Amino acid sequence: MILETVNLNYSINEHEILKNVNLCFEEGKFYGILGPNGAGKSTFIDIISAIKNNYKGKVFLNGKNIKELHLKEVAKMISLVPQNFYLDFPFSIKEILLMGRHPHKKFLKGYSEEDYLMVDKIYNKFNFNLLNNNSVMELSGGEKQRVFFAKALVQDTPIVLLDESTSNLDIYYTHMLLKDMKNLVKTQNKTVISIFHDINCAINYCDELIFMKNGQIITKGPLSETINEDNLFNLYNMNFKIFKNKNKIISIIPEEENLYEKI
Ligand SMILES: Nc1ncnc2c1ncn2[C@@H]1O[C@H](COP(=O)(O)OP(=O)(O)OP(=O)(O)O)[C@@H](O)[C@H]1O
Repeated sequence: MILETVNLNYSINEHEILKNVNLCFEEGKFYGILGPNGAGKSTFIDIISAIKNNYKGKVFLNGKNIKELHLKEVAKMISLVPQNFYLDFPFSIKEILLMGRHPHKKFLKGYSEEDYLMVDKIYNKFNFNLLNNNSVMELSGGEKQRVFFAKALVQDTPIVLLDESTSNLDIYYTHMLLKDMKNLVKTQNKTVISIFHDINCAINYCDELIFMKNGQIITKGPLSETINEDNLFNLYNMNFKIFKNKNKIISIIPEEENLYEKI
């Protein structure tokens, strides 16, 4: 088990945002977190990536309490593609990618040849030469998102966290990047934990799903155990139709009557 949370609780003032979250993540699996707005999904991702540390409970990374690890150690293990990017300096794409190598840099030493090679490899793979290279600040939302995806790949960590990281991407890049992630999970035994709002995207790529609502885990497991009408209703408070082909779930759509009722 590469990552584990034990009795994770997180509150802001009186508001309980995460309640007793106990989860285990294994190597070589792609996990999807689904849940309504405000369920606590991003808060959970922020805690396991050591961005937030004022929580109750424990997070273990390879068996070590994350609070006892140096941030650089955590960054060698976990990369995060965030939901939003705040840039107040006109970094070039290559400069952003090179930041991904920072956790691997030796103390008081510059970047190594290997670091620059890694940056070039990913830069070329993503065809970033076709974009405006003056400043990442000038790129479109989706182009920026691709740069931060690429930075996570340059960071080359065993765990990759995606916080709705395809929200700005067109359908081509969404599938290309998620396919890439799935490939890393299968060939390099990486662990990907991704928040999804698009349930059909989640069922395409995930080995296991986690349903989160009101800061609690409703269910966790492979698609065969998590995807059913009752669990989906419980999660989103609406009816869904699940389409299967030879027992494999191929598509999930909301039931229309229920949508009209909601309006
Ligand atoms: N700084 C804050 N102060 C007060 N409440 C906060 C703060 N940050 C987050 N929250 C609340 O915590 C809850 C969980 O937020 P979080 O961003 O984790 O949800 P989410 O499941 O990722 O939602 P979404 O799908 O909308 O991105 C929300 O009700 C949010 O309003």
